[in-house]
Amino acid sequence: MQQSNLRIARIAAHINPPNLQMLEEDLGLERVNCRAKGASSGFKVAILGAAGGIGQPLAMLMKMNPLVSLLHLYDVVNAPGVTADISHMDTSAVVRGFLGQQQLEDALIGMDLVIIPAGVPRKPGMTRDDLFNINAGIVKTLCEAIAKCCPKAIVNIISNPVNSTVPIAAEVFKKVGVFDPKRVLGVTMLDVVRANTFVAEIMGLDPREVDVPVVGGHAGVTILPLLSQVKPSCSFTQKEIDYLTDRIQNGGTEVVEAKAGAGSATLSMAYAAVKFADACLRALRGDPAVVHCAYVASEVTELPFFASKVRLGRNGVEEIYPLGPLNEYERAGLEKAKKELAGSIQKGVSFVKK
Ligand SMILES: NC(=O)C1=CN([C@@H]2O[C@H](COP(=O)(O)OP(=O)(O)OC[C@H]3O[C@@H](n4cnc5c(N)ncnc54)[C@H](O)[C@@H]3O)[C@@H](O)[C@H]2O)C=CC1
Ligand SMILES: O=C([O-])CC(=O)C(=O)O
Repeated sequence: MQQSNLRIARIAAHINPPNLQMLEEDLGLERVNCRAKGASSGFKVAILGAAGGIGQPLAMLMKMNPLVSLLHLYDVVNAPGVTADISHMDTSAVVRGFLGQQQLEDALIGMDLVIIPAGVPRKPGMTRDDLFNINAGIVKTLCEAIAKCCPKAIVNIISNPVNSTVPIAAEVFKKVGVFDPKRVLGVTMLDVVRANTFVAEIMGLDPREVDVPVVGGHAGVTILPLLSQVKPSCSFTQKEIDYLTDRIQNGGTEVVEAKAGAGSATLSMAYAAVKFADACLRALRGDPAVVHCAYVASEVTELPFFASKVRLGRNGVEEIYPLGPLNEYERAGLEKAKKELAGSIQKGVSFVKK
């Protein structure tokens, strides 16, 4: 095979598996074959929306994760370029790209973990709910394919509005009888990451040592930081509580405004998504005591979905922790959060049931 053809074949090999097989046949390379099968032990992870603002740094960070043996990058645009780029990193995960709806199923077959950052982001002046009309349909389509191709995969949903897209995913899975509430998780890790950072800032602590539980959901008042339960134990003035609660609830808007029309949080979100995905993979491996906040099907309140601390295990969510003792300020916040969440959940459910 001529050098230029070989180069083209290599690029094509990153786009879809049949071409990778062609490359193996043409070159007769045992080695290519081994790598293509994801021979190293580890987990198979797909990112849907991998060419986007979150998708690209998320893909890069997952390629660096030693727990990942095979990384599938799917998008409706630019997947081949991102895949070719990331595949040159000398880390062990094998990377394959998948472009467009006709390759979605190939992207999903055999996956252990599917991460979804597909969809449009906010511009200044918009709420997350303003994204519903576009993103609801995207998440529905992607989840229909997951239900068909890898119904046992753990699904991490990043696409906004998370308060509605997680119920959408659940309804899609229910419709075809494969809903497992342990396996569908809305990613609220960025709220925790922000809360840890902002608390550390005002208390003069190392953010890596701070743990703030953030419960409820992922939009405005539904984001409820439990500052009375911060570890290490901190005592805040009422002024500090007001400042921190407001900043944590509006952290996303702070970034949207600073980016002034160029999108919302991408880099901190990719960091948070990887922190969460890594926790899911460690739990799948059997590590004990993997506990994080996530937005899941829950009985912690009267609502069918709620974010709180969950223990992750080999099957996804193994245990959902109660909210713990709340002070009066937090109890009032909880009531506000539940009111808004109820509407967002119903909107998601109705979208699929209509
Ligand atoms: N859960 C959270 O804490 C956060 C959620 N987000 C949300 O994440 C989503 C993505 O944000 P960005 O990456 O900044 O947006 P972006 O526009 O930069 O990237 C989105 C990607 O999704 C792709 N896409 C669109 N339709 C698709 C489909 N049907 N299938 C597969 N891919 C598709 C686009 O081609 C694009 O590459 C937004 O909905 C945003 O609001 C953003 C930050 C934090
Ligand atoms: O604010 C947004 O639109 C994106 C997001 O969810 C966040 O940064 O928390």
